[in-house]
Amino acid sequence: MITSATFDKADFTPDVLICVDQSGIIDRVISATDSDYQSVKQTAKNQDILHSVKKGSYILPGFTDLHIHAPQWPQAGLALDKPLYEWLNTYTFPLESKFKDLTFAKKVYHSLITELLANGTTTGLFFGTVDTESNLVLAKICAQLGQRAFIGKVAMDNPKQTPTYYRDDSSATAINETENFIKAIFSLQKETGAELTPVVTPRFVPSCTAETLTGLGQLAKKYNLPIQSHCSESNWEDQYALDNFQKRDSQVLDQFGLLTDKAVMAHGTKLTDDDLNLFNHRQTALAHCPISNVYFGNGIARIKKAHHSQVKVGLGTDISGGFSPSIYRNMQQAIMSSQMLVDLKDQSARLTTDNVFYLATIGGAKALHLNSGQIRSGYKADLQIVSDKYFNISIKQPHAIFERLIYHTTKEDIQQVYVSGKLVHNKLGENNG
Ligand SMILES: O=c1[nH]c(=O)c2nc[nH]c2[nH]1
Repeated sequence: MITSATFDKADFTPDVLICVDQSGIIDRVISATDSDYQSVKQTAKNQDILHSVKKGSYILPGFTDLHIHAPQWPQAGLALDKPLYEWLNTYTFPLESKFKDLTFAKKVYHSLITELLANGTTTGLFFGTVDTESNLVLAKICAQLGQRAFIGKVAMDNPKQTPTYYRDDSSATAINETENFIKAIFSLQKETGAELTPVVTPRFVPSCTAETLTGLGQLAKKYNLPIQSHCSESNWEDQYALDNFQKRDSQVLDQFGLLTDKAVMAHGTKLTDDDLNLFNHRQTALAHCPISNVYFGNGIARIKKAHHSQVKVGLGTDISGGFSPSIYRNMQQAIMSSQMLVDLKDQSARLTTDNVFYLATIGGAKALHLNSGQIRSGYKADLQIVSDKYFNISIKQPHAIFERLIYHTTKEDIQQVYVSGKLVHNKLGENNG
């Protein structure tokens, strides 16, 4: 198995038993040198509860995707040659407005969640749409398919920055509908036992009025909930805050109580050292979306710098500013983009495979205050079993295997995925589950 130990180091352990209890928590990780390895293995075999992994396959923690716009899944990979403002208004808002049709919503969300699980994503932090009912459809599908989900009703009511056909019709509506959604998710949680959490979700500063930002900050405090939004994603967004509030984007969010230790802000390509210090003081996390940033970011987020400024950082696909639902694909891009910063003369910016694996597992879990992302006793049994497709021809030294998995794993190589010990994706058939 491979699990991240620190930002700089992944641990590789051959021949382990991962014992999962009835509630889906890892009870023990027993290595081959432990005295009861053989007896525990034999007992599990006798009880027919031993799941074995074939030679050339490895157990990794499931990934956390810290930034997904669920309703944008049907346009993943489309119109990415347009700038953000035009992409939002011409393509994205019209698509998101279609989710009032709940039959359409069901079809899209079923496809998306199946795809995320198949790609090894065990926890997702989702933006829904403005429409509460369609967000509940998303929550029910996550419950049904076993995806751990943090979901937000998107609040956007600024008539100057949002179209009439797709906005909350007033600040009161944005706030009341957010509260209704929070209560509905609490009920659904109780009813199904699913791991669902409502998230306070101002789309971004430009799309919300000051009244709405104030009300949402208060709601997050009242219910002690996570918050998600975008911060300093692009030149345009960064400048909007300066022009309209005479403050940095991060300071505007902070002024409304939206930078908390439970907040996750996407992108941050334009964050200054002072912004990063503010994130650190508030213990706000950053969702790094490296593929999306290539298209809309007007720059590369300084992830090494953020980490060394003690800002919590995880990875996001940003469907559909990013085209790929795979966190593997985003780990690869995070490394490649950081290398461009190195080439632009910041020698300390380079991210390694160990670094991005940390972001995808421990980083994401810390951002959401979850005891997940590691294969250790006391952590949720979020696991993916991955086969090394070049095992027969390649170097078998542990770190080489690890790097190969990070660079070459696609959905086809992910055999099984478990969320809290429950099998949620299985390519191996009934008898091997
Ligand atoms: O990449 C992005 N995708 C979005 O949907 C969005 N909305 C505001 N800002 C955004 N950025």
